[in-house]
Amino acid sequence: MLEFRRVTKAYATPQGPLEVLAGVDLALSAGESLALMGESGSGKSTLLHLAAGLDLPDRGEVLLAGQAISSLDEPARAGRRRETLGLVFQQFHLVPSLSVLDNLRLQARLAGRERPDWTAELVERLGLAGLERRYPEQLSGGQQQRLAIGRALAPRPALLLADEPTGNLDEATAGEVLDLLLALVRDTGCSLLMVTHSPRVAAPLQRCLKLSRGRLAPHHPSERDA
Ligand SMILES: Nc1ncnc2c1ncn2[C@@H]1O[C@H](COP(=O)(O)OP(=O)(O)OP(=O)(O)O)[C@@H](O)[C@H]1O
Repeated sequence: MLEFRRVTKAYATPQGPLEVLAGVDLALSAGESLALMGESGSGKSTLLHLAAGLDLPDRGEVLLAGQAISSLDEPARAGRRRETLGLVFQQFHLVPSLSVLDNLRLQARLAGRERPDWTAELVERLGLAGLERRYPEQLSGGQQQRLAIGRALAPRPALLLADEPTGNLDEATAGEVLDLLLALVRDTGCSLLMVTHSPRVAAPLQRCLKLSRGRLAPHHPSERDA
């Protein structure tokens, strides 16, 4: 579903190039869930942006659903993103001028893959029934993130990329939102790559890798990570 082959990435800084990924290999299969941990600044968001084709590697290849997105131009990468990916970030990135229902439909419409029965099921499962005509600012933080998750999953993407999706929520709400996200991922059969600092968030996922000094290694999430 997602593959990194010897991916390197460095940023130019006033002190010279900062190497963030130093030949990263990664393979995520269809339906697999993977947590990506690592110290602040270790390059987790960089890796996620490369996976989404939002940024390009300096060397190596990123393959999404078997296709090397890193060798496509931006319009082609954007098309591939729409067809294959859902994205959820710590900030919800909802469209303030659109209603709850229109936010929920947005990605599916852009991808030409709106399914009214699935949209209706999402409204119920996200706990947004009765709130469809509200605007994002009229929702709680947990409701906004549930909406962002629903928007990402409405087109039934093959892969969900999530960057600290519960990082902005209090502990109880974070737990509920995470349970919902995992249940929807399981039921839709999509693959999941989730960046998190939290061992509790990483624990229910099938696999965990830690990024350190530009490389990935298998990791067992534990309270020592917190
Ligand atoms: N556009 C950029 N230009 C220069 N340096 C950058 C740029 N983006 C990120 N960096 C640096 O690259 C390193 C990795 O950043 P990244 O955001 O990927 O880390 P992270 O593991 O996601 O961090 P956090 O957990 O704090 O969000 C950091 O040292 C950061 O300062």
